[in-house]
Parts: sequence; structure tokens; C-alpha cells
Amino acid sequence: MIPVAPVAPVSLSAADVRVRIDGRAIIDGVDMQVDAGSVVGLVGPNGSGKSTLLRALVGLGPRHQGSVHLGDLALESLSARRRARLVAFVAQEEEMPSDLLVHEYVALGRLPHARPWSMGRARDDRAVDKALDAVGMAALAHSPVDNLSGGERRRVVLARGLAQDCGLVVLDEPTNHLDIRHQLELLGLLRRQGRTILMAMHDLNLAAAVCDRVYVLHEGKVLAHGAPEVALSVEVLAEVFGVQAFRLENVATGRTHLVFEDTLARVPRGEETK
Ligand SMILES: Nc1ncnc2c1ncn2[C@@H]1O[C@H](COP(=O)(O)OP(=O)(O)OP(=O)(O)O)[C@@H](O)[C@H]1O
Repeated sequence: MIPVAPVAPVSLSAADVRVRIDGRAIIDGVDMQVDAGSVVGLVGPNGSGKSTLLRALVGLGPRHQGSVHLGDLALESLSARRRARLVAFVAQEEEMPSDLLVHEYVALGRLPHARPWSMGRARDDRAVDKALDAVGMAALAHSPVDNLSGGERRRVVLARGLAQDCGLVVLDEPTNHLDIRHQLELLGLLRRQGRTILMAMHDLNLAAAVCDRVYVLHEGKVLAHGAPEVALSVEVLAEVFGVQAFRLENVATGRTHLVFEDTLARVPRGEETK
């Protein structure tokens, strides 16, 4: 294990957040409370506004209305640098400069902490090593980023977010491109960090397993929120996703799993296009 001082978790609260794009209400009056140290999931159908909301909450993307606080601090009162020391954002698809080595790319996460005369400090190097170690990419630290597979790129982008050493980490579909083992490892890692985590997710079972609370977004509004078993009720899933869900209890673990009625199973083979 590489020793690095723990990061104090930072809470996020949002009130009546609204985003309009081209005259259309994409986010329509969202309230959200993410307690310090908690893991909160944001789920919703494609196009429901998850990415737009996450970007608004971290001060990126189109202008938003409403208030957002990181801890006690109003988002709009923070300089970009101060904000980047409080919250790390890992987008759904991240551009990677093509001529960097993996550890150089991850070191970009240290920029909010850097002073011109202090680049390459031991603390920065330790944070980069620790982040690469955490996502299982230490062995490829000196590889060019161009050589990475999709899943490896994703893990390296996540390492950059972790190396930023923020008390709040906001991630847009962090498990995209990851195989099942790396999905579980990554979510376990995020839980163990002790930081506040807010992440958009598509896998409802993973969200239920890993999150303390879940927000369900539908057409730019929060339709349900609370503990996973409350927010991801069969009724909410039918209304928001238009699917019939069933809850199964795993008697060994006591955990509830969602299964979904397979409507395709009712389509006879060869008749899919009728
Ligand atoms: N820059 C933009 N210009 C125009 N429309 C936009 C822009 N950004 C987002 N939208 C629209 O806002 C809506 C919400 O998009 P957003 O990406 O936030 O949804 P999402 O829930 O993250 O979707 P997905 O699950 O598919 O990633 C979509 O209809 C999208 O087309």
C-alpha cells in the first residue's frame, strides 16, 4: 500500500437547479442532498439529463439557475482552481492528449494543487502512484496512453480523478467499458475511499448494491430518491423506464436483486422485424 493522507469528504447540496438549452428545459428544478462521505447514485433513462445535471453541479457546461453548495461554499463563489481542489469530475468520455505516458496523464489531476516551482513534488508523485495502484494500472504507468484498451483508458481516467485528491468525486458512468470484475473492483474502491461519491449509473443492480442513496431522474426532474429499495421501487422503474421489474432476495446475503421481464423473449424467432 502506498501511504497518502486521507481526504476529508465534502458534501454537496443543490436547490432548484435548472438548465435550459436552446430554450428547452433539460434540468427542471432539481433538489439534491449528498451527505459528506456518502455514495449516491444518479439513474435515469437515456436523455433524462444525468450528464447535464452532473456538469451543472460541478460548475461545467451551460449556465444553470438555482444554488449549489460544496460543503458550506457556494459553487459560484469559487475560483476554478479552488473548485478543482474540492471536486473532481470524471466525464463519460474524456479526451486524452495522445502523446502522454499514463503516469503523465494521471499527473494532470495534480494541476489544481501545483505551484510553478513545486511540480513533481514527492506528494504529487505519491498521489499519482497511489491512484494508479488503486485502479490496477501501476504496471502500465510508463506506457503511452495511445496503446491502452477502452477499459484501461477508463481506469486511467478514473486514476486522474482520484489523484486530484478531492473530498467529492463526481463520475459519469464510471463503469463504462469495464469488464465485470473491474466494475466490481472499481465500485468497491470508490466505497472504500471515504470520500463523497456522486455517480451516474445505468446498471440498477450495481447502483442498488453500492449506493447509500439513489436519485432517479426523469425528463429533467427527480422522480424518486432515497435508499435504493425505496427509490428503485417496481412502480418507479415501470414509470421511468417502462419495464416490469421483479425483486428477488438473495437468502445468503439478504440483498435484493432486480430482474426485468424480458419482452424480447415473447417475440418468436424470425419475426423480430414484423
Ligand atoms: N449541448 C447540448 N445541445 C443540445 N442539446 C443537448 C446538449 N447537451 C444535452 N442536450 C440534450 O439534453 C438532454 C439530456 O442529455 P444528457 O446527456 O444530460 O442525458 P443523459 O441522461 O446523461 O443521457 P445518457 O444516459 O444517454 O448518457 C438530451 O435530450 C440531449 O440531447
